[in-house]
Amino acid sequence: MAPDPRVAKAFNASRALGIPDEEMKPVLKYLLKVYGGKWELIEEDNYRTLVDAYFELKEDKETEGKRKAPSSDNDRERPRQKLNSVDGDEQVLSSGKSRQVSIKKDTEIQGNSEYPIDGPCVSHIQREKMASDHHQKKLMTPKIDKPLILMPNDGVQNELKTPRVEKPKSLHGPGSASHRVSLGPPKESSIGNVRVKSLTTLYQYHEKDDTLDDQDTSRISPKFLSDITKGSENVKISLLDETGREELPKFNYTPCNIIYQCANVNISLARIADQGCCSDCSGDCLSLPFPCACAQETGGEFAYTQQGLLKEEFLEDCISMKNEPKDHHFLYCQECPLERSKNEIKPEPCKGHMVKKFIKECWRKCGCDMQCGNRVVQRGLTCKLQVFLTGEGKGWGVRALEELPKGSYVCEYAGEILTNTELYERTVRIGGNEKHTYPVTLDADWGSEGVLKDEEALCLDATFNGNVARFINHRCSDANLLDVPVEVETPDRHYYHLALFTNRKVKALEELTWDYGIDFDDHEHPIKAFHCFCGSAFCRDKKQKGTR
Ligand SMILES: C[S@@+](CC[C@H](N)C(=O)[O-])C[C@H]1O[C@@H](n2cnc3c(N)ncnc32)[C@H](O)[C@@H]1O
Repeated sequence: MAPDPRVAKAFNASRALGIPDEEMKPVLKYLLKVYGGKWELIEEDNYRTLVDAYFELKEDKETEGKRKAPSSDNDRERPRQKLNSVDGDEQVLSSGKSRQVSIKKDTEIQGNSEYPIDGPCVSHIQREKMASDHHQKKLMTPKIDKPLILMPNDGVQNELKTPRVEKPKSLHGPGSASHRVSLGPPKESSIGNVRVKSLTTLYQYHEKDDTLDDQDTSRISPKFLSDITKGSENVKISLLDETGREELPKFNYTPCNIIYQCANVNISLARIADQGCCSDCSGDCLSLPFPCACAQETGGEFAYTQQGLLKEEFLEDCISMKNEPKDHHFLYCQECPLERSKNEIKPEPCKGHMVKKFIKECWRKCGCDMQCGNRVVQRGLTCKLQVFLTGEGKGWGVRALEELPKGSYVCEYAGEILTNTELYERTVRIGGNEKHTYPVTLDADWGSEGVLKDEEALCLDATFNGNVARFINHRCSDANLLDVPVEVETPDRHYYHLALFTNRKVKALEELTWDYGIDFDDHEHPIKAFHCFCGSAFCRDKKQKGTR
């Protein structure tokens, strides 16, 4: 059969980077499957996604290989199922640790192939991470020359990557000696807890003349980090700055919340009442004929489907509460901690806090497995995400590298747990010098009790310690993510997890956004609102509306 011209072109591009066809073939099949046969997504930017995927999967395989060094003949069989193993009939390409896609080895790649996409499946990895571990780590990425690649300082020599097929860009950038591409030995140095490798050994492929050029200084090499999580999540999260010009974000990646100092987060088994858990359950609570006690919070029905998605009905209720808030959707504090932080002596009356529907997940006192369908947020990330430079005045943003069905769990907003007063003090201290990542108030239950003590009025700040959610930008009203409060380890509603789910189907490479609920007219708020560039027709930032 004559080779598909689109396949041939893809191989041409990758061959120019020294990647053999037989290594690129399974990656191409994999991407076609993930993108539902949409070639445009693969061809975009001169096959950038394809080349990225190749290097990522290669690195995954190498890391996996090092972790599971074969010790017996039986073990030696296993690597046959991985990428680049060309002997087996089937190859399993893993996109993250929790999803696997099987691909028949010798299937011809068809230009218009439509592959089914696996739904999110269950990760078997239990996340038990001590917050204190993360407290010790240093902030990542101090100032460094570019272009460069950062590698975890784990003693494993990562391969240099992302010699991208670059179209000449109008960006003439620094165009300085530091951007020259030469064939000299790699220069390496250590900064903080990451090793830095200069990209001076990278070849650049010039489309115009099909040659490898070691002299051209007019191009800017993109910056690419293969995993900003430093291995702390179930899946890697890459970072890409196509311009190569942006300073890398300075923060410490922490996959879960961590108490800063004074917050009162009381996690103890004794506080979970017997009727508030399902100690008699076993296996998967979702497969029970009658939902267990943990479903009581959500009206006797679990909020998740067997596929790990948020149920349509639950999602629609949350969306309508957010879009059409009615009077009974608000609670008012006797004395509002937010107002108290603005004026302690004479706080203004509470402006109201939106009531939200909570999810309660099974937890330690429950008898079910870690794979129970009512444990989604606590098992951590499963979606393939990338932090990228938006280029729209919003700085970094997050996008999905695969299509996400409606109701998919994306991530939680993780950061330091601060009291409102601590947040206020921090804001005053750092003033306008530091870009703030906009903290989140955990106020879904404020107003339901008496006067909240300061150490019970909490918020999450991901400025210095946070997870991938710290890069998710705001969009007024029609964002594609929805925040849902999730009770996991404490029945106490002062503290909960803030989980982000897709509120509709999200296309691969679409930016993920979330409505922070900012009141752009509240000039008294301790954190000054930014000028919104969300681009939504429903943008609430009136100043921006005028200028757009
Ligand atoms: C949670 S962070 C998001 C990541 C951020 N863009 C970055 O580069 O680190 C929130 C900050 O991003 C910026 N931002 C988020 N959404 C925005 C929007 N719609 N318009 C303008 N800036 C936005 C603001 O500076 C805001 O304080």
